[in-house]
Amino acid sequence: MLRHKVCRGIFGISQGSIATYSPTCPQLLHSNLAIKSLYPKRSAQTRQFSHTTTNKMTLQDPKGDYVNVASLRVNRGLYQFVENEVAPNTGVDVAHFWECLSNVVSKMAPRNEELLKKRDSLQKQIDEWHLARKGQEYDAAEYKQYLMDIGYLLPEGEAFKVTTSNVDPEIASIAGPQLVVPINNARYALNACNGRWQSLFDGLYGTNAVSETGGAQKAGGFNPRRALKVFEWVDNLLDEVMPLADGASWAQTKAFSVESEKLCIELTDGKKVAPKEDSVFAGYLGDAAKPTSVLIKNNNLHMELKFNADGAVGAEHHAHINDIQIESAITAIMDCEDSVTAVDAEDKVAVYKNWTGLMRGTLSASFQKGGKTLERVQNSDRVFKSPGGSEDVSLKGRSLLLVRNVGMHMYTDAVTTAGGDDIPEGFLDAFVTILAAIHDVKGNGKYANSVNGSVYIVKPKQHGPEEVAFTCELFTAVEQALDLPKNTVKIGVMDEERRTTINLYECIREAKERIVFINTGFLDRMGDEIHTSIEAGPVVALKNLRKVKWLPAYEAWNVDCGIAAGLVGTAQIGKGMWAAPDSMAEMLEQKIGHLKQGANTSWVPSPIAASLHVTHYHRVNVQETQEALKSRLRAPLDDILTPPLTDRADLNPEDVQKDLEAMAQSILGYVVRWIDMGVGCSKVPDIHNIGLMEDRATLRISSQHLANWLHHEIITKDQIKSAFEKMAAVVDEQNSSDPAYKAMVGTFEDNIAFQGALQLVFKGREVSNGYTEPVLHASRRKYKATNRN
Ligand SMILES: CC(=O)SCCNC(=O)CCNC(=O)[C@H](O)C(C)(C)COP(=O)(O)OP(=O)(O)OC[C@H]1O[C@@H](n2cnc3c(N)ncnc32)[C@H](O)[C@@H]1OP(=O)(O)O
Ligand SMILES: O=CC(=O)O
Ligand SMILES: [Mg+2]
Repeated sequence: MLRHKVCRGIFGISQGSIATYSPTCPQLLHSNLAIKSLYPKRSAQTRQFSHTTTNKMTLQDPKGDYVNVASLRVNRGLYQFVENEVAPNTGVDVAHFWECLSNVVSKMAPRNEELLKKRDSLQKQIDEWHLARKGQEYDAAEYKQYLMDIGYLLPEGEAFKVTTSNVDPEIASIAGPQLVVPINNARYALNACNGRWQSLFDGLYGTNAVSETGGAQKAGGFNPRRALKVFEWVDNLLDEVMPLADGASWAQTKAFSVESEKLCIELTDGKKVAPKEDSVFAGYLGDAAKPTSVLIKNNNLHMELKFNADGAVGAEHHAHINDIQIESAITAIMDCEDSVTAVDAEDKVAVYKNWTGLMRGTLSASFQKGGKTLERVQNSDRVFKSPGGSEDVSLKGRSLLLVRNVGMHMYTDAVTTAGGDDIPEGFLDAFVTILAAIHDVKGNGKYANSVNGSVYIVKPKQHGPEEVAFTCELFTAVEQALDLPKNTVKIGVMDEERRTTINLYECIREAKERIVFINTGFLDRMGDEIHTSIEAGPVVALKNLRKVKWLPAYEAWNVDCGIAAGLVGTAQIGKGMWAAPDSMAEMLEQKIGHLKQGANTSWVPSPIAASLHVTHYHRVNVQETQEALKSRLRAPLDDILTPPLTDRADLNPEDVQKDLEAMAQSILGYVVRWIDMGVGCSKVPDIHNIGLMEDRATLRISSQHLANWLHHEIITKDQIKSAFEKMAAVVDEQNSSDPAYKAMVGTFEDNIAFQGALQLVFKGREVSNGYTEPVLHASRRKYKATNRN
């Protein structure tokens, strides 16, 4: 095995990249361009791999084969993929496509670099301000003035409203869950697309949403007692959100029929009632006298009650409802960013392949489950009879798909300039993902994604209005190149960097013709918060991380800016991820808060979570909430600007050690799978064995947290190393049943993942904005290079 044999500098694919991380060259580290320089010109070393999976690498072309086209060098595998799988039937000539990308690179790449340099320069000035005031009381007014003076906090212009057009109803008028999925996993991506409809019974039965007390345990086959609890839960929900006339309860229902275009419900005592509101009844299937399905509707969201007295579940239900299919993931984000590992051309092709497959309706995934081979494809639409029985009611069977491109700080060698420089990866993402979406825009695909002919791109990690304007300029350039009408491409702006938050209204203005969402990506935002104020002092302990002043103010401010800019009725005001995929009871209790705060969508990690979270949108009328918030004063900026710091005396060593170990464990649990297996989003059991979703954003928080404590000498380097070694054993144990997993214990010095995890902390202060990609990408590339066989 070749593993661990290459150079000792843990990041090096080549000597060039080791130099980038040399501790003797810290100025290189604290540069957004460090990510770019991690990918040195390596035309002689670049390898092209097969595209079968991200984990299996077949060396196809040891010379690192590029096609020279326009003024670019395009990885041959990528070139062929675009030519053979993306471009056909789009009306776009391949040579023209690369020519246009080449022009955009020549014209816009220098500004991409300038914008990154500006991030570094502002950070440097903030660092200097804090250093100059070491030991002094924090002066909020002086700080704010300084941020204005250096152009970090910008003045706001006149009031305006967004004018985005051709927005699909899933975004403009249906409030509901937004699912996020790593696009490079076809099985999950298809599942997310089909997550539009889910079984509510399964969601409740299979999770902790319904307690196991009173003999209602999950284990050991179908449990009728548990089923009764599920029915009770659903009856209570329906009583609340779609009440029946005459004070009747859904718990009393016995049989359903359709009479004179209305739903007629027979109760257990023989009485007949209808829903209180006629509009609840939306359609049915089967005979009017004894439908097989009844479609009900509330707050623009549907549920299909499916009857079968002979079904295992239906036999137990008081009205023989065998299942309830609930409209769940109204939109889904296909993620090319923080939940995937895509470190080279091979990985990028895998990412683009799945998105193209979804846009063409050809994606399929075959996998083993429950001893069977299953084949998953996109679902068709659902068709019902109208209440009168004479017409069809057709409902989308799939979530509206958005695609998250990478941020501006990423560079790729999948395409380089003629001189061998890596190009901004976001440029490539925009060109390829939009080209693929033309299949949908032109109606070539098997299914319609956007019925209004829009392409939805989520842009992460932008810092302030200038960068948003830059992205919009990029989208305009792609539209022109691909002959798409102006503003076909819509933008979702992640509000996840501090400079975007505090200038959010101006960010929205820059995108006012194409914006379709703002979303509080509070995980990245927390990482950026810690990094930005690293010189100000030690950050609070873990238990207080969410109790800090800036966080609720940021959440409220985002809603306030969105409402003020006229997003209501046009775009989403979204809230962040529920990062505990197995804790559904807790999610049901807490995530309704997002709607009450004025959000019309919020992120969920799985289709099951979507099926439960959607019940919140049945309970809360978001339009009314947003209307009521229109008159509120904007949340205080001073609170948002307050750094999340604590007195070092408040950090007692025992608690610090516990936090250190908890963070070491989550970092290692995530990083080892990222580097060794190419898994970009993992469920990692925390110290209490609760599975938590970890992605690059949660990694950014933990690594920045520890980097801050190291910098302020709350913990030492040795202490960190010991904690990581101790926790490596825990992580090894947690993964011991996975045959593909390689243990870290016993290999610390040479283990790329282990060393990478440590460097995320040790270099956390220097790396621009606390991003994790430089270390992750270099480590993964090194792992791939050393484990190729
Ligand atoms: C800060 C941010 O940027 S957040 C955005 C990035 N994060 C994400 O995208 C989170 C996406 N979620 C996930 O990747 C996963 O849910 C994880 C990694 C958290 C957990 O994955 P697992 O441990 O495999 O989940 P688990 O075993 O509980 O469930 C697997 C089943 O759920 C499905 N599933 C889980 N997550 C998703 C998802 N996001 N989309 C679609 N299906 C999903 C799988 O398809 C699988 O079902 P199948 O066997 O029928 O195919
Ligand atoms: O992208 C989401 C986040 O929270 O970060
Ligand atoms: Mg993020």
